[in-house]
Amino acid sequence: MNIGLTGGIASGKSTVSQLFVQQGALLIDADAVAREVMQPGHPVLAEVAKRFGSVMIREDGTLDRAKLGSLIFNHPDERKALEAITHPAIRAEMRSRAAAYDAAQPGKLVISDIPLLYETGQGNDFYEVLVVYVPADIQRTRLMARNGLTKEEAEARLASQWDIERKRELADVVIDNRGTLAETERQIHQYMADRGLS
Ligand SMILES: CC(C)(COP(=O)(O)OP(=O)(O)OC[C@H]1O[C@@H](n2cnc3c(N)ncnc32)[C@H](O)[C@@H]1O)[C@@H](O)C(=O)NCCC(=O)NCCS
Ligand SMILES: Nc1ncnc2c1ncn2[C@@H]1O[C@H](COP(=O)(O)OP(=O)(O)OP(=O)(O)O)[C@@H](O)[C@H]1O
Repeated sequence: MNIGLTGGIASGKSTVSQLFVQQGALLIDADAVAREVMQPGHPVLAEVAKRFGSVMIREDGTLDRAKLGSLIFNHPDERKALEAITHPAIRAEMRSRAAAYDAAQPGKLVISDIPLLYETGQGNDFYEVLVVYVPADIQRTRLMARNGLTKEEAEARLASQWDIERKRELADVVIDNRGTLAETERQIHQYMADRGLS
C-alpha cells in the first residue's frame, strides 16, 4: 500500500516519516532522491551545471546547494527551469523504488514523502495522501530555527510552494503537528490501528 505524505516546508514531513518507519513502514524520500540525482557524475547535475553555470559547482565537483537555493527560491522562472531538469528523474526513480518494494514486500506500507506532491499533480497517484499540517507562522519559525534563515529567506521558501491551508483542504488525512512529538506520534499510531496496520 503506497501512501503519499506531504505538507509544507518544515511542517514536519521527515519527523512524521520517521515515526512511520519506527512502526515498520518502508520510506521513499523525494528530498533524498533529489540529492542523489545531484551527485557528481549524475547526468542531472551535468544538466544543472549547463543551465545555471559552473558557478553552481564547487571545486570538489559537488553542487553549491546554498547558491542554487538562494537563486531558485527568489526567482520563480529559475525554479521552474530547475524543476524541469530534476523532477522527471526524481519521479522515475521514486516509481522504480515503489515497484521494487511492492515486488519484494507486497502489501507492506510504503510512505512516499514528497514536498511538492500536489504542486506536481500527484494527488491521485496514491492509496491515500496524508498532509502534515502546521500553520504558516509555525512553519516559518521552525524553518528559521532549523536552517538558520532570516525571516525574509524563510518567507521566500514558503512562497515557492502552495499555501499549506490549500494542502490541508485537499488531504485525505491530516496529521496535526502543532503539538508535541508525543501528540503527533499518537496520531500515527491511531492511523495505523484504524487501517489494521499495527
Ligand atoms: C535548490 C536546492 C539545491 C536547495 O537545497 P537545500 O539543501 O537548501 O534544501 P533541501 O534540498 O534540503 O530542500 C528543503 C525543502 O525545500 C523545499 N524545496 C526544494 N525544492 C523546491 C522547489 N523546487 N520548490 C519549492 N520548494 C522546494 C522542500 O520543501 C524541501 O523539503 C534543492 O532544494 C533542490 O535541488 N531542489 C530541486 C529539486 C526539488 O524540486 N526537490 C523537491 C522535492 S521533489
Ligand atoms: N511537533 C514538533 N514540535 C516541535 N518541533 C518540531 C515538531 N515536529 C518537527 N519539529 C522540528 O521542525 C523542523 C522541521 O521538521 P522536519 O524537518 O520534520 O520538516 P519537513 O517537513 O521534513 O521539512 P522540509 O520540507 O524542509 O524537508 C525540524 O527542526 C524538527 O525538529
